[in-house]
This record gives sequence, structure tokens and C-alpha cells, in this order.
Amino acid sequence: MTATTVGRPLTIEEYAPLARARLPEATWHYFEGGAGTESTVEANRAAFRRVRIRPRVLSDVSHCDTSTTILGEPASAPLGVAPMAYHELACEEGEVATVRAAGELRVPTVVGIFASRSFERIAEHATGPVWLQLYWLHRRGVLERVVRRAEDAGFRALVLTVDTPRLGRRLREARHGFHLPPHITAPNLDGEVTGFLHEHEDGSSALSRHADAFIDPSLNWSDLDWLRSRTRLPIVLKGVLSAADAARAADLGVDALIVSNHGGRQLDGASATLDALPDVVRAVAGRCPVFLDGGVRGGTDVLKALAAGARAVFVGRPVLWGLAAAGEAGARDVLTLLRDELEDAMALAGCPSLDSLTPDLLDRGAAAVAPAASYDESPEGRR
Ligand SMILES: Cc1cc2nc3c(=O)[nH]c(=O)nc-3n(C[C@H](O)[C@H](O)[C@H](O)COP(=O)(O)O)c2cc1C
Ligand SMILES: CCCCCCC(=O)C(=O)O
Repeated sequence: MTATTVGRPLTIEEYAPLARARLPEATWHYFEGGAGTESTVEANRAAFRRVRIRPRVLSDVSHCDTSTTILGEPASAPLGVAPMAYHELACEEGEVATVRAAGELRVPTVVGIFASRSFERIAEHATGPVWLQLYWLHRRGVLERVVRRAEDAGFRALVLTVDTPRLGRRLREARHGFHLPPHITAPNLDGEVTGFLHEHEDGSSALSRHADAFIDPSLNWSDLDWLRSRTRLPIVLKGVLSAADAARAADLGVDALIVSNHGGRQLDGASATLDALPDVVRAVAGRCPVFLDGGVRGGTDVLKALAAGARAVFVGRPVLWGLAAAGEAGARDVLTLLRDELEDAMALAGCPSLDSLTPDLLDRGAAAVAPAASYDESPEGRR
């Protein structure tokens, strides 16, 4: 529920109305919207609401530690920023503000291939790990150059989005004729971004037309070899919901998976990520870490996802709300709220460490799908 805010927001959701008040209507709907009836957007939240916690007692929670490692790098909390295109839509500094905010908490930011700032400039300002999200572009030469640039700039991982052979039917974008203002561009794809992005057309989304021109829907399992042969960075697949796909990805040696339905923006009717997570964790059986995004709006959501087997969670829209409401400080506050709420939830659930977040903490519905094994990030555990 979104409450009315007086003074500094006390919850992440209180950032939403602040952001809305500062954004053009069409941009707000681009951020918030999902595909079709938006049933998957709602399902992500409903799953977090449905799963309840059975707190433990008498477990000495005088110190609760949220720190962890994510792909081997220290993080102050099991959190990260999900990839989102064009942060300049939310605030003038764009992705520079985001990486600075995330860096203060030592959590990773996944920078989108459609970032509105150059990789080099983003890396210059980053004090935490930055990963690069890729769409499978028709023009493989461009993709290769993008990977090389990100590696040279010091990015630490590649996140290949696999749920987007085309954009979902985002009706809000179409209704509001969403298009980018002329000053916002994709500097990492210089020369590759066509005018579609800036063209208003009634009843259609400029992004969707753009995606159709750029994203190659023929992406398949054999293409992972191509990517592997072009990079030394860890490869993360984003957008996996099925156990069979997860097992296949782990067989192929991917370095991590993100259980994601793209925040309900792709297939309307896709499973909620919290519901899909335990099957994926079980299928992967400890061979790589499993992350989750979609609908995470508070510390108890993080706790539930971790108890159900996620190594860390990524946050999308709330970071844009923070950026739109108060720039870098807003994004930092959103992430800080999430970390502080997680620490609070751990104390009240009787869990002083992240390791103690196990499936039996959740009501029977979720506990019934307990993961077989979780991923071991210790040097011995990592392959
Ligand atoms: C405005 C917006 C832009 C996004 N752009 C991308 C993108 O470029 N690449 C991608 O893989 N996912 C993209 N996503 C999906 C997010 O990475 C993430 O999966 C989703 O937002 C998580 O759900 P949440 O917003 O409920 O936290 C975008 C999401 C939003 C809201
Ligand atoms: C070709 C531009 C596509 C940007 C898509 C961004 C995105 O994934 C989203 O959900 O929006």
C-alpha cells in the first residue's frame, strides 16, 4: 500500500508518488507499466504477500549481519540494481547517479546496454561492481564491440537477458505514445540507434518499434558458446523461470541465473518470480548462484526470497523512483531502506546471519518446495 508521505519517506513505496509528481505522465507509465493486463506485475507482489514467515525465537540477534558476497565480490547486503534502460529519463545524471548510490552500499549495478551514459563515464564514477546487461542484437559486430568496451572499462560480469525476443505488449506505452525526448540517446550504441526512439506515433510505443529493429529473436542455446568465446567475464542469464531451462543453463556452465519475468513487462501471465524460484534453485542444485528480481519492495521480501533459495535480489522500479524523486540521494535511500529493513526483519525473525535464512522459515506453502542445495560462495565452493 502506498501511504501519504510527510517528510522523508519511511518506506520504499512512499517514493512512488514522489517520483510520479516529478515525471512526465508518459515516462511514469513507461516505468510502471507491465505487459497486457499486468497480471504478472501484480502476481510478483501477490506472491510476496502470500508467503508468510515463521519467526524463530531465542537465537541471539544482538548482531544481525547483512553482508555477503555476490559473484565473489563483497557486498553490504544481498542486493543489486536490476538493469533498466535510459536512467536519464529519471534524473539528469542518469546511470552515473545510480552507480554512485549503489557503490555507497557496495552492491552491484547492472547497467543496461541501452544506458544513457557511456560505459567509460559510468565506470569512472562507480565505487561498487558494475555488470553489463546485453540484449542479443542482430548486429553481432556491435554486440562484440559493446562487450569489449565494457570489459576495458572494468565491468565485472555480463547479464544476457533471455526473456525478450521482442518487447511485451505494453499497453500503457502505446496509449501514452511513449517516446524518448530528443536529448536522451544510447551512447554505447553510437550510430546504431535510429530515429524511432524519438518519434511519437499514436497507439504505438517507440521502444517497441525500436526493439523489433534491434533485438534478434533467433537467440538460442547454441549462441551462448559465441558469447563465451568472446569474453572472460562471468555470464549471467536473466529471465529464467523454468526448472528445465535452469538445469540446462547450469549444465552449460553459466555463472549465475536471475529468476525474472522482467518485472511483468514481457509475457503477461508468466509466473511470479517468488513462485518460480524454489524449482529453479532445486534444478540448479548448487552449481551456480540464483538471483531473483520482480516485486521486491521491502526487507521482508528480501528475507523471503533468500529463505526460498536466492543468493541475492535485484531491484528495478524502486531505484527509478528514488532517482526521479531525489537523484543519487533518492536511489541511495531506497537501497539503504531495503538493507535496513532486511536487518530489522532478520532480527525479528530470529536470524542473525544470511546463512540462517532457510526454507523452514517460511510457511508450509513455500517450505514444501525447499531447495535441494544452495550455492556456496566460499573459495572452496566456487568452481
Ligand atoms: C523502466 C524499466 C526498464 C527496464 N529495462 C530493462 C532493460 O533494458 N534490460 C533488462 O534486462 N531488463 C529491463 N527491465 C527489467 C528489470 O531489469 C527487472 O527485471 C524488473 O524491473 C524487476 O522488477 P521490479 O521493477 O518490480 O523490481 C526494465 C524495467 C523497467 C521498469
Ligand atoms: C530497443 C530498446 C529496448 C529497451 C527496452 C528496455 C526494457 O527492457 C524495458 O523493459 O523497458
